[in-house]
Amino acid sequence: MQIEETALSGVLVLTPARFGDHRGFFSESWNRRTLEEAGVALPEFVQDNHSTSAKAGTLRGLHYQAPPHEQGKLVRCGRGALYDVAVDARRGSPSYGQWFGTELSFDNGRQLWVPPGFLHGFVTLQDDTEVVYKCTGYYDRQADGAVRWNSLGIDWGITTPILSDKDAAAPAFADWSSPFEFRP
Ligand SMILES: Cc1cn([C@H]2C[C@H](O)[C@@H](COP(=O)(O)OP(=O)(O)O[C@H]3O[C@@H](C)C(=O)[C@@H](O)[C@H]3O)O2)c(=O)[nH]c1=O
Repeated sequence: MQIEETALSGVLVLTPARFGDHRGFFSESWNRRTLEEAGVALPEFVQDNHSTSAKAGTLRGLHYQAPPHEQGKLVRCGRGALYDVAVDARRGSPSYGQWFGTELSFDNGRQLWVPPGFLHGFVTLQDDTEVVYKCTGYYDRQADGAVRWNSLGIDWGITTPILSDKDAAAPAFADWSSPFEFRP
């Protein structure tokens, strides 16, 4: 397991080991003990999500659930490739409004840990991309929210993505009042 810190404190890139042979590869995509032995203790996960996007250039985000339904997410790619983004939305944080993005693909096996208090979104880089992620909180329709994808200067590599109606109508970051507080 390779663990990389990022410019945003708490956001991690994890790359589990892969054991390849003539059949393909085997990998433990999630192992609490391995992470704890490496000094990373993540909250308990209670829900796994799986989405597929037919077309490259499909953008989902930037999403959050307001407290007390906030979610941390451990995101990976099951097929294809995506550019995955976390935004620090904790009011009072030294990195409030800053973002980190990285490519997650079936080939690179990378995972992104997006802690609670961060917005999350991704754009698919290939057709038929599958995204699989573990969440630390249950889905709550009332707590579900979105911030406009193009209101933070994120370099998505695309200017006219395929969006849901909800994401197209989301407020800009500057017009949005974050429900998250920074607790050092
Ligand atoms: C997120 C979610 C949605 N749904 C339902 C609601 C709706 O009818 C349908 C599609 O929901 P959405 O349009 O919100 O799906 P999507 O745009 O894929 O939303 C997801 O985007 C990524 C970036 C995230 O970080 C996730 O937490 C989630 O917000 O699925 C659930 O039943 N459970 C869930 O956990």
